[in-house]
Amino acid sequence: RLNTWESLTTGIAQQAKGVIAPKEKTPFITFVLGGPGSGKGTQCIKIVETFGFAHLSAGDLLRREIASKSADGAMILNTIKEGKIVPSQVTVKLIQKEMELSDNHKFLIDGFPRTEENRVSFEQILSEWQSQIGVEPNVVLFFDCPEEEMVKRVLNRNEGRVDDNLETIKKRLTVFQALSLPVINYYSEKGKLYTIKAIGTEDEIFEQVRPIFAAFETVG
Ligand SMILES: Nc1ncnc2c1ncn2[C@@H]1O[C@H](COP(=O)(O)OP(=O)(O)O)[C@@H](O)[C@H]1O
Ligand SMILES: Nc1ccn([C@@H]2O[C@H](COP(=O)(O)OP(=O)(O)O)[C@@H](O)[C@H]2O)c(=O)n1
Ligand SMILES: [Mg+2]
Repeated sequence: RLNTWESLTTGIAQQAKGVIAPKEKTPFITFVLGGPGSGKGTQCIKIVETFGFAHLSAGDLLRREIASKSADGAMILNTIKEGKIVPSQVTVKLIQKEMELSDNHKFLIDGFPRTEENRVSFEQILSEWQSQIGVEPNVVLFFDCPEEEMVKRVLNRNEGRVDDNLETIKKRLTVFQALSLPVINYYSEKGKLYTIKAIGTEDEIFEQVRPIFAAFETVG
C-alpha cells in the first residue's frame, strides 16, 4: 500500500541530498513542554545521546530564521522580545521542513506546541499523514518546575538571548500560564502526558526521563 509518509519525505530528501533514502519506519513524535528555563533543551540533549532522537527546538528554528534575515525574521524577533508566540503557520512550516529533511523517524519537538493554536496547526499537518501516524504525538513530556527556579536559570543562561531578561521572562511566564498550560492539560486528559519533577541535578532529572523512553524501546 502507498506509504504517504515515505512518498512525501523521500522526494524532498532526494532533492536535498541527492540520494535515495526511503523512510521505512513509522514516525515517533515526542513533544517536550515546560516553562522557560525548565530544562527542556538540556534534557533533550541527553535523550538524543541515549535514545537517538532528532532534536527539533522550535525556539532554535525561529532564532535561525532571524539570523538568516528571512522575510519573517523581523516579525519573529519582535515577537520573541515581547515573550509572545509567533503565528503557528510560521513555526509549523519550519518544523515540518526539518522533519521532512531528517533521516531519523524519532523526533523530539522541543518548545512546541505552546498554544492550542500551535497544537491544532500541527495536527492539520499530521492529518495529511494520518494513515501512517494519526494526529496525536506518541509522548508528551512536561518539565514541571517552580517559577522562581525557572527565573534563576534563565537569568544565568548566558546564551546572549534577547528574551533572557527579567522583564521578558515575566511576560513569558504569563504566556506559559495562560496559553501553554491548556495544551498540557489537553494531553493529560488524552493520557499522553508524562510529568517530570524538573528540580534537582540534570542527571537526577534524566533518571525520571529515561524509563519513559526505555519502555517504548522494548515495545518496539
Ligand atoms: N537541573 C538543572 N539544574 C540547574 N540548572 C539547570 C538544570 N537543567 C538546566 N539548567 C540550566 O538552566 C538553563 C535553562 O535550561 P534549558 O535547558 O535551556 O531550559 P529550557 O530549554 O526549558 O528553557 C540553562 O542555562 C541550563 O544549563
Ligand atoms: N512554539 C514556539 C516556540 C517558541 N516561540 C518563541 O520563541 C521564544 C523562545 O522559545 P524557546 O523554546 O527557545 O525558549 P525556552 O523555553 O527554551 O527558554 C518563545 O518565548 C516565543 O517567543 C514561539 O513563538 N513558538
Ligand atoms: Mg530551550
